[in-house]
Amino acid sequence: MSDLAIELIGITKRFGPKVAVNNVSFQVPRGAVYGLIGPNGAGKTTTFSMMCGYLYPSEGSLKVMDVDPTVPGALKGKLGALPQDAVLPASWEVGALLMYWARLSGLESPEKEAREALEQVGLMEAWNVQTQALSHGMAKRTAMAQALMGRPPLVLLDEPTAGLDPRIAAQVRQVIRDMKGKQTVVVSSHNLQELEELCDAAAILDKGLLAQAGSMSELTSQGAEFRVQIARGTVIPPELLALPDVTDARMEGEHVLVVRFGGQAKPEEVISRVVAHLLQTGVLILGVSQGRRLEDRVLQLL
Ligand SMILES: Nc1ncnc2c1ncn2[C@@H]1O[C@H](COP(=O)(O)OP(=O)(O)OP(=O)(O)O)[C@@H](O)[C@H]1O
Repeated sequence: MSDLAIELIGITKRFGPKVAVNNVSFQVPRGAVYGLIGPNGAGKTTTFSMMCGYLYPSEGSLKVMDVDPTVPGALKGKLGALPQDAVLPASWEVGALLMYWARLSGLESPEKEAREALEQVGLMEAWNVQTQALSHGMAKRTAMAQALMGRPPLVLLDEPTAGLDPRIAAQVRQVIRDMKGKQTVVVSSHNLQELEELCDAAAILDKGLLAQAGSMSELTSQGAEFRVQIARGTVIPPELLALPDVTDARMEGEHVLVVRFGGQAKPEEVISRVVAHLLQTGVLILGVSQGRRLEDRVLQLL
């Protein structure tokens, strides 16, 4: 069994003349929560659909849980998927619909699986509710329950928190956090703060091309830069450049000092040195944060 849950090598997907995904390669380790990031039309849903076997790549090689997803039935029992804008069939009660899906997936105890998954997404009260009577958020959670039933080793969630109120979105994030290490989860979202908090690693797509893929600490430069929020006093960046391991120091606006440092240096040592220097020169500090926000990196790339 490979250490990778998903491996894309040079994947391209064309719709006629439109190239939706263009020569994309990245790997998702088993047990990781992996983010798929990109603006509207970047190719996230197309990539998801190929991982699920709903769409076939035009070129390249794709392995999902050690199998070729284009082989019918190859992913049965291995994958749960929440498609974007999943539409539930009308006139079904939620419980009956989930049990039906559980039976289709070959799960041994359909009712138990359906109840457990509905409980996981906090929607037990909807067991007897007809699908057309569900609010948008309830329908989304029903579709997510379908993806979670049977605790498949790989779960693909296309915008699982879009349109959910903050309390329910937090609950869905907790469900994802709980799967970490036990199941592999790939999640797409436009909420970059959410992905930064949840994901071990991510791929950033733009206009079908891979802009960057890597661990969250690589994407946010955790080991290469930090920011100091200045309350009062004058920072003289060239003085900081004289400190060991500091490779760059500059002000970002009036109150934020950005310091970059060499690859081998220990972040805590460089941070302590810079802070000590600032305090000695009469600068007062409000806070220090390691790395940059994922949002800043994405905006820089796109
Ligand atoms: N079936 C299709 N036929 C033609 N073009 C398509 C098809 N599906 C997707 N596309 C195009 O491929 C590109 C990528 O679309 P995709 O839905 O994968 O983007 P996305 O990153 O999921 O966007 P969003 O964040 O808006 O959901 C877009 O330009 C889209 O118009």
